[in-house]
Amino acid sequence: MLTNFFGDPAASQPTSRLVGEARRSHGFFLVVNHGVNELTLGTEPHYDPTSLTILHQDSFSGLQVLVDNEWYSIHQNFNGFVVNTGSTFMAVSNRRYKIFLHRAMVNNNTPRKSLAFFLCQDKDKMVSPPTELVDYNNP
Ligand SMILES: O=C(O)CCC(=O)C(=O)O
Ligand SMILES: [Fe+2]
Repeated sequence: MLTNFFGDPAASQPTSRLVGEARRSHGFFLVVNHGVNELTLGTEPHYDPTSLTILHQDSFSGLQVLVDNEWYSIHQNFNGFVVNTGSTFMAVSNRRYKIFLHRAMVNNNTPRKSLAFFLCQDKDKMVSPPTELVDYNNP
């Protein structure tokens, strides 16, 4: 399916339609950048509010993560996915899993497509860590 999606535009139409339906019902989104100014950000620096984000990037890796005040590029692998923890996951794990500020960079030479799936809790549900993860040192 991903090969269709990232290949010839005509061949990718049925796949694009399925991705559109999935986006509407499950919260997928797709970012496509063509011919934009090199200073344009694909997405501004942010933390994900999700539990988990599962991301696929095509040939151009624009995803960067901020560690110790420096931006690091995440190597892209067409056959792989980036799994990112979000703030809900940090809350449920009582901060055992951290979240990182990240952004997606684009430039005007290389088209970039990314496909993200956001795993989120129901909006009206409260999340809290299990009691096993709460103690004196981790209140
Ligand atoms: O790759 C993108 O365009 C957005 C990536 C992102 O923000 C994420 O994976 O959480
Ligand atoms: Fe994100």
